[in-house]
Amino acid sequence: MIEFQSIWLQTSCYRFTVDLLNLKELRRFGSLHSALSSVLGVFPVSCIHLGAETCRIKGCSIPKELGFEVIASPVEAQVLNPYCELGEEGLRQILTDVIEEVKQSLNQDIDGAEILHSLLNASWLQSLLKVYECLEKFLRDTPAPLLDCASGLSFQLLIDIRARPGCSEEARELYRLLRQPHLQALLSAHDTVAQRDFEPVLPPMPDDLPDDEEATRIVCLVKNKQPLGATIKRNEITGEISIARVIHGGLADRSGLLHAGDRIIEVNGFPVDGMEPEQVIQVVQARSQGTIMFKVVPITERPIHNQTMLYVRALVDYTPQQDPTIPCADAGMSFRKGDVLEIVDQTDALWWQAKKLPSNTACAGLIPSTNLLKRKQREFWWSQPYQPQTCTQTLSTVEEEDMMAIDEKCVEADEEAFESEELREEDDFSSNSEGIYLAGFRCSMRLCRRRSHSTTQPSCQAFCTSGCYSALNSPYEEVVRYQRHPQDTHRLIALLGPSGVGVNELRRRLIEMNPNLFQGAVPHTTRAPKGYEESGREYFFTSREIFSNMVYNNRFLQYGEYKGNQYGTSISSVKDVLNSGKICVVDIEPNAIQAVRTHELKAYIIYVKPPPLAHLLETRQDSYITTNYYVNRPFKSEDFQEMEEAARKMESQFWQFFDHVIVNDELQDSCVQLLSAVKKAQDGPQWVPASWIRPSTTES
Ligand SMILES: Nc1ncnc2c1ncn2[C@@H]1O[C@H](COP(=O)(O)OP(=O)(O)OP(=O)(O)O)[C@@H](O)[C@H]1O
Repeated sequence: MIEFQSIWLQTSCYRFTVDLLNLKELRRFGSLHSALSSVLGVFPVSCIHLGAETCRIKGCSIPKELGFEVIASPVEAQVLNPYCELGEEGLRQILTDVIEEVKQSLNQDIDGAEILHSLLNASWLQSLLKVYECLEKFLRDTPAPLLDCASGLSFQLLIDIRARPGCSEEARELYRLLRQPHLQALLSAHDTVAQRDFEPVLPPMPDDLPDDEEATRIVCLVKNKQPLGATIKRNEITGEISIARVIHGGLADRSGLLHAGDRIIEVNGFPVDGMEPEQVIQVVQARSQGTIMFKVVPITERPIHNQTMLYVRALVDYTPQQDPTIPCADAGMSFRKGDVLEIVDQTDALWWQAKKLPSNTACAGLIPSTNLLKRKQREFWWSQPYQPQTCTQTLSTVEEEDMMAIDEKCVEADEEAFESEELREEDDFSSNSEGIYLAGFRCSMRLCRRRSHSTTQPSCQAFCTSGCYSALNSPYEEVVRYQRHPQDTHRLIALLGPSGVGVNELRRRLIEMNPNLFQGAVPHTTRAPKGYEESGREYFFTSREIFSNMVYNNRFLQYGEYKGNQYGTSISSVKDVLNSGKICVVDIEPNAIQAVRTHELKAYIIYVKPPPLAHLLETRQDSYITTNYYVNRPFKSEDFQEMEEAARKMESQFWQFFDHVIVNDELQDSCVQLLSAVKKAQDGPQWVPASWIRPSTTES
C-alpha cells in the first residue's frame, strides 16, 4: 500500500506543501532536504516540514522515479507576512527542520544527539512554542480585555439558561460547556489578568512589633492535592520546630521560600513552639484547601552544597513503609532491585533524595544513603541465625547448594529408566549444523554444573572471590549512560536462565541466523580430541596441568567437570571472538555473572524466563529435555515445576544484573525478541556500571 505524506516547503516568502507518494522511496535519495532541494532547486528551500495537509505546486514537474509526485496543479503559493519572515508558525517550522537534521545525526554517533533529539521532540517544548507564538502575536496586536469579569458573566448565563424552560439544544450545550471546571478556571485566570490582580494579598503587618523581634518571613502556599514536600523536626531541648528537609521538586521546594533549617513559629496563625511534630502536621492538614500560612524565622546561613549528579542501580529492594527509621514514610520512595535511580540530593549523610528513572514526576523521594543501607544490612545480618561468615556464602555457595538439590531430585525421579537411556559420551557439547560449527554448545557448564560445582572443588573459591558482590558490600552500583562507539568491539551477549528453559535453543538459533555476525566462544577441555575434531574449532584441547593453571589464574568465565574431563569457557576465547569484530554469544550460570560484568567484556545479560506453567505445558509438548542421564526425553511436569522454582531463585538473587528479560513462550517470538535485544545492546544507549567507563573507580 502506498503511504501518503505531505511536506511543506518554506522559502523566504512562499510556503508550499507537497504530497509525497511513498516516503520510503524518497529516502533512497538521502535526506529529504537534499532530495527536495534538487527537485525544486529553483526555490531557496529553507525549511521542510512534514505535516498532514495536502498541497499543490504548479508547473513543477518532478521525475516519477523520485518516488513522489505533485498531486494537482493549481498554484497555491501563499505570500507570507513580509514583516515576519518566518510566518506565525515560523519557530515551530525551524524546530521541525532542526529536529529532522538532528535525526540524521542519530546514526552518526554524535555525542548528545539522542538527548538533543528527545529534548527538541518533547511535547512540552512544542506546546511552549505554541504559547510563545500566541504571545508574540498578541504582543503585536496588543489586545485588551472586553470585560474584566468573564466568570461573572458566565455564571449569570448559567443561571439564565437554567431558568428558561425547554431551551434549545445549543443552549444546553453551552450550559454544559460553561460548567466545565477547565473553562471556569480559564475564565477565572482571564479575569485575574484583566483586573491586573497579580500580587498575593498578604496579611497586614501587626502594629505592635517589638524592636528585638527576629526577622520573620510569612510564606503562603496554595494547597493542592500534593503533599507539602517538607519534613519537620523538634528540638528536644528548646521545643522549637524547624524544617528538617525540603523534598527536591516538591511544593515547598518549588516555592523557593522554605528551606531546611528555617524555624517555624506559626502555622495558619497557631504558634507551634513546644508542639509535637505530629500536632504541627495536623494543623497543616486541618485545612484541606486554600492557602497555608507559615511564619518562619529563616535560617541565617544556608549551607551551599555542590550537588553532583549521581545515577545508581539499586542492588536491593527497599520499601519505606516497612522501614521504621525513615523520618517520614510518605516522603519515602520504594525501589526494586535493578531500578536506576537519579540521586538528586546527598546533603544528608543518612537520607538521600532520589527519582526513579524513567521519571515523569518532578518530586523526589527519600531513600537511605549507601552507608545507612549498609548499616541496616549489617544489623539485619547479625540478627539472623549463625551462617558461615564469608560473603561468598551469601550468594554463590547457597545458590549452588540449591541447584544441587534440584538435581538430586531429578536423579531420584529418573533412576528407573537410567540404564536404558543413558547419556552417551558422544552427546557432549559441540555441534555442527550445515557446516556451521557452533562451538560452545553444551559446553555451557549447564550439564557440567550438576556434578562439578561441588563445594569440595578447591578451585571454585577463585570464582567466589571475583563473584563476591553481595549486596552487603554495596547496595547501590554507580551507573553511567553508555553508548557503544561503532568502532568499539561489540558487547558480550550472555544468556542465562533455569535449566531447560531454552537458553541453548535461542543461542543456537541466533548464531545460525547470521554466523558471520554471531559466534560462540571456543571452549577448553582436557578430554582427548575425536577423529574429526580440530583444536581451536570445536575445542581447545589442553592438558590437565594447563587447565588447572588457567583456573588458578582466573582465566575462565566458568568451568566444570563432566565424566572425568574438565570443560571451561576462557575469557581469552570470548575476547578472540569480540576482537574479530563479531558478537560473542555465551550462556552462563549465575556464578559467572560477575566475571562477565567487566570493563573489557561489557556483558549485556539477557535472562530467559519460563512462561507460566500452562504455557510451558502447551509449548513444550513436542520438546525434549537433556538431563544428566538422558538425552532428549520428553518434558515431564516435574521438569516444569523445577524450572519454575529455579527461575524464582535466580530472579530473587540476580534480577538486578539482568539487562533484558525474555519470556520464552513461543519460540519464534522469543527469537525475534532476542535479535532486537541484541541490536539494542550494541547500538542503543544503556546504563552500565561507572567502573566500566572510568576503570580507575573500583568495581563493586
Ligand atoms: N519456546 C520454546 N517452545 C518449545 N520448545 C522449546 C522452546 N524453547 C526451547 N525449547 C525446547 O526445549 C528443550 C530444552 O531447551 P534447551 O536445551 O535450549 O534448554 P536450556 O535452557 O539450554 O537447558 P539445559 O542447559 O539444561 O540444556 C529443547 O528441546 C528446545 O528445543
